Amino acid sequence: MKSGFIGIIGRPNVGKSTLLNAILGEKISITTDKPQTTRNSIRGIYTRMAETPEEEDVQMVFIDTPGIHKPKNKLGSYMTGMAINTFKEVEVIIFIVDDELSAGTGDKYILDLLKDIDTPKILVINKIDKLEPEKYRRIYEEYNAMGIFHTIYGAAAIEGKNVDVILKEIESLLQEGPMYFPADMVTDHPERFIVSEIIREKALLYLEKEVPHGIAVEIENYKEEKNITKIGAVIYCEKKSHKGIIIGKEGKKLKGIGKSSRLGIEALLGTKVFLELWVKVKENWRDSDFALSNFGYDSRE
Ligand SMILES: Nc1nc2c(ncn2[C@@H]2O[C@H](COP(=O)(O)OP(=O)(O)OP(=O)(O)O)[C@@H](O)[C@H]2O)c(=O)[nH]1
Repeated sequence: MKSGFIGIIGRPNVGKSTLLNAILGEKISITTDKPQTTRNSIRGIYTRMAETPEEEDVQMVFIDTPGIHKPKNKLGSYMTGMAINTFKEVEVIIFIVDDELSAGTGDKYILDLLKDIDTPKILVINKIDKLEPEKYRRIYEEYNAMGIFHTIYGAAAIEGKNVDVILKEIESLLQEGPMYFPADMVTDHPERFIVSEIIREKALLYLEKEVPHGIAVEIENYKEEKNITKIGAVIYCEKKSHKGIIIGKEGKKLKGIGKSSRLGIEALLGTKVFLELWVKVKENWRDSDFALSNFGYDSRE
């Protein structure tokens, strides 16, 4: 299947939510209920399972980064820095505008940041339903001249206009990838799932093939505070001897897993992260409902 992360960026009120709703439509499985928080968040997940042999399964995880604006203080610079890291890690960036740069809207600042990021960028000129054609042309030419956008589309998100072509374009920019979320996942905390996947991935990297039956990760607590997200997670393994391997000599291995997980999670969430990890033995976790429902594993694993 094809999958990936898509960063959505644009000034307040340009129509980010409207575009996302149009994309997700009835497929919407996840939205966060926190308006204008200063952190990056997963706004929605679009999953389409192939209906014909020619089609491929697709999963797009949309992330927005409201923290990206001209920083007025240290925290602002920090947030912008995190947003930039996020943009380097996503597969596609969608930048939404609804006016000319000369209107002095602040888009220039975002553009300057985007210029240095290699991730493919799609520009969406939204609200074409109320833009004079002449003005649309000026916006288009102004941005086109910069030569940093993979493609530029006009759209009227509110009417769903051109949303299908934008989706196709995103799909064409995605690579083969895993299913990050179960297709029918319904949860208010998609971040938890992704966080557990990051820890699992880092642990497996550190462990190479030392723990033959793999591990499972469960997020035990997840608390968002002002500038930090506190996460406690348990790494489950099947045997007592595996526990020792995961912890490592003087706890070194677990420390390494913790550190690299924390960095990955910080880049995803755009906040500082305090991560606590425990290792527990749980025999036959692979057969339990707990594993299946918590981790979205399918029978092929
Ligand atoms: N005419 C027109 N209005 C639109 C269109 N898309 C969005 N809007 C309107 O623009 C306003 C802002 O849209 P939102 O989707 O909330 O914008 P946003 O970028 O998510 O805003 P923030 O959440 O503040 O960052 C709303 O009143 C929308 O109805 C469009 O294609 N045409």
